[in-house]
Parts: sequence; C-alpha cells; structure tokens
Amino acid sequence: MRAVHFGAGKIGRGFIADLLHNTGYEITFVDVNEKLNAEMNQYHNYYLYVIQEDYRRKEIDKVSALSPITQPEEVSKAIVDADLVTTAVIADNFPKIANNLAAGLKARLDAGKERVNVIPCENAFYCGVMLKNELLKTGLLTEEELEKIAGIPSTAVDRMVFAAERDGRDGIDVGNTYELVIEKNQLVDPDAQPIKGAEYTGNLDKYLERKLCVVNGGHTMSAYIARLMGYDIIQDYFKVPENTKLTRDIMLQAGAFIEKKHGFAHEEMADYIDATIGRWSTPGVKDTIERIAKAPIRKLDPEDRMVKSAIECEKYGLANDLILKGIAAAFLYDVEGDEQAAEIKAYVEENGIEKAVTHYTGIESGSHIYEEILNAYNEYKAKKSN
Ligand SMILES: NC(=O)C1=CN([C@@H]2O[C@H](COP(=O)(O)OP(=O)(O)OC[C@H]3O[C@@H](n4cnc5c(N)ncnc54)[C@H](O)[C@@H]3O)[C@@H](O)[C@H]2O)C=CC1
Ligand SMILES: O=P(O)(O)OC[C@H]1O[C@](O)(CO)[C@@H](O)[C@@H]1O
Repeated sequence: MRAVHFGAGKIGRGFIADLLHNTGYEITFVDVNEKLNAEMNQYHNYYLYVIQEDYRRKEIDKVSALSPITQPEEVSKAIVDADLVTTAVIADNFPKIANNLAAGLKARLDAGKERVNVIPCENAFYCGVMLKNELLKTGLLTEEELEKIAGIPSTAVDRMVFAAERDGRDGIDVGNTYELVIEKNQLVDPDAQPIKGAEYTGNLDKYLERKLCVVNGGHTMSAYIARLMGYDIIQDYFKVPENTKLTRDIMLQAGAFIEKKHGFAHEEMADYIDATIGRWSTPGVKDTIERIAKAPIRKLDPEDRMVKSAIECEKYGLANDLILKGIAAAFLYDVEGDEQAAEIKAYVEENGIEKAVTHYTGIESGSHIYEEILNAYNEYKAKKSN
C-alpha cells in the first residue's frame, strides 16, 4: 500500500507516518524542505525516539520524498497511484498545497481511478471542510468531481512531538500516548479503517472540541500568560504549583461547556485534564513558549480554541473569566520572528486594542466578555510596563 503525506514536519513524521508505517504503507512525503527531502531520499528511513521509554529508537522505513515546487508532475502521479493521502502542514498552509493536491486528484479522476481518502491531520475545527474549500478555490475540480474522487474527513490530532537532532540525523522525539480521531462518515468507506491505531467516530464534535478547546486552548493560553510572567520554557512555568493550578482551572472552564454539550462526566474531564498536564510536565522534556504560542492570529480566530471556548461558556451560563484573561494575554504576545504576533502589535499600535479585539476575535464591543478582555489587557499592560 502507498500513502502520500503532505508535510514531513513533527506531526507528519512523528505521528501520522508512524501510524501509516504500522498499518503497512510505504510513504511518499511531499514537503518544501529540500534538505529533509534529500535526507529521506538518501536513507529511505528516519527515526523516532520514544520519550517515556528512555528515548527508544524506532525506525520508519520505506519512505521517500518529493518537492511540490520542483516535482509537481511526480506529486500528481504519486496521488494518482496512492491508496491514501494525508496532510500535516498547518491549516494556514492549505492554500499553498491546494494546487498540487487538486491537480493530483484531477489526474486521478481523469485516469479513471477509484475514490481515495484524503485525511488532513491538523489542529483546526473541521480541517476536512477547510481543505475541501481550498481545493475548490483552485478551480481545478468542481464540487461534483471532488466528491467523485475523494473522501475528505475532518480529524482531531494529539501527540507530543519534538524535532530532535540525534545520531547525526534529523529525528523526532515522540510521546508514547496519542489520539487521532477520524470522522468516519466522510470516508470513502465509512466501515473501513485506513489507518490502524486511529479512532473512527460518527461524533467528531465531541472529541474535536475537547481536544482543541481543552488541550490546545489550555496549552496556548498558559503559554501567553507564562510569556507575560517572563518564562521561555513551559516546564519552568509548570514547576510553580500556582501556575499549574491556573492552567488546570483554565482547562476546567473550557471543559465545563464540553461536559454540558457532549455529556462527559466531570470526573472523566478532570482526569483528562490532569493526564494532559502530566504529559506536558514529562521529566526531561523542554518545550518552548515560542512553539506553543506561535501564530496568535490563527489561535484568536472566533472558530479556534480560545474564543470558541469563551463564547460557548457564555452560551451555557458558565464561568469564562480565566479564558478571557488568556485571550487578553495573546494580544500582548511579543516574540521576535513570529509574523502574526508582529501583525497584531502593528494593528494595535495603529488602531488601538479596542478595535483589535473585535478585528481578531469577532467579539463586538459592548458585551461583557469584550469589556473583560479589555480590562485584563490593560491590567497586563500596566504590569508589563512597571
Ligand atoms: N506539534 C504538535 O505538538 C502538534 C501539532 N498538531 C498539528 O499538526 C499540524 C502540523 O504541525 P507540526 O508538525 O507541529 O508543524 P511543522 O512545522 O513541524 O510541520 C509542518 C510541515 O509542513 C511543511 N510545509 C509547509 N508548507 C508546505 C507546502 N506548501 N507543501 C508541503 N509541505 C509544506 C513544512 O516544511 C513542515 O515540514 C498542524 O496543523 C498542527 O496544528 C497537532 C497536534 C500536535
Ligand atoms: O500549531 P498548533 O495548533 O499550536 O499545534 C501544536 C499544539 O498541539 C499540541 O501538541 C497539543 O496537541 C500542543 O502541544 C501544541 O501547542
């Protein structure tokens, strides 16, 4: 079996390809990183290092790589011949992969081949729908043609993965637990399980909201707050018990709406949160605030992890004060090299925080959540300048 996977980064190589390899696929990566592509084509393997098992080395073999820039024809051909297509490129990059992927699917359709599953594995609400929209925008396929050639489910994706230079090669340190949940009704065959080790569900919302709002929201808001406290490494922040408590409380606020909406028992949610915080505090792991907090515009989107939680809590009449503080902290995130952080900073300087809150979060002025974000922002700002 052959899989084509777009994005040979941390989740691509460290998680998705691990499951694909366990399932028995030979993998063709498609990535813009020429150095990485060359390494994979030289060795046809790479290594994962399982953190909790004393960095046990695991080989992922039968891999090769293509460049979407210099080898678009080969990418198309690989899609025509593939048994499965997956992505882990960061959803912001969907517009950049859409042409290659749409061209490949169109060629597959023209070749009279069967429908194929295209499974995007990205942290975003309904990444399958996002990808479909980008594919249609290329104009290379009509909606009917896309439907005829591909099943594109959305997913929830969770694994601890870190880039690591080991044994002179570009490897990935990985956690020993993970979750990949796939929306089964959108698959070519809803009863087939094209990736071993994944879960298949008819109710993705439940897992997606828990993963994105509780895990990613909790991690992201902790990172913005930790940055304002002066931390660079999230494990240093977690060493202080009050900080861990604050993160747990933020996650419990987001978890509360998910309990109500999806019927999770409170105990189950609390255990899930504690297990997640425990995983972030794994001895020996050093994770930068910069990695966790990156791309604040994407993370402040009304449909993303923070604002969605704040609004859902509001709808259910649940407390969201800590989430609103987390959102406020994101507006002060300031790390050299983060283009989205720089864009927010410039927007605030030009238009003021009052406009910026609505511009990035969609939260209108006049509501109490708007006021609370503004107040928290002003408090943080005053502290920062003292
Ligand atoms: N890192 C993590 O802990 C987790 C990440 N995720 C999600 O997984 C996805 C991937 O994240 P990471 O692996 O951390 O990012 P990453 O930055 O390590 O990997 C992204 C890869 O995509 C490649 N890429 C970018 N533009 C491309 C293009 N036009 N064509 C082909 N390849 C392209 C990059 O070169 C890079 O190798 C994201 O959606 C993220 O939200 C989900 C769970 C955990
Ligand atoms: O690009 P994003 O959405 O920040 O994804 C990476 C995030 O996913 C997580 O691994 C959680 O699954 C976080 O540790 C990390 O911050």
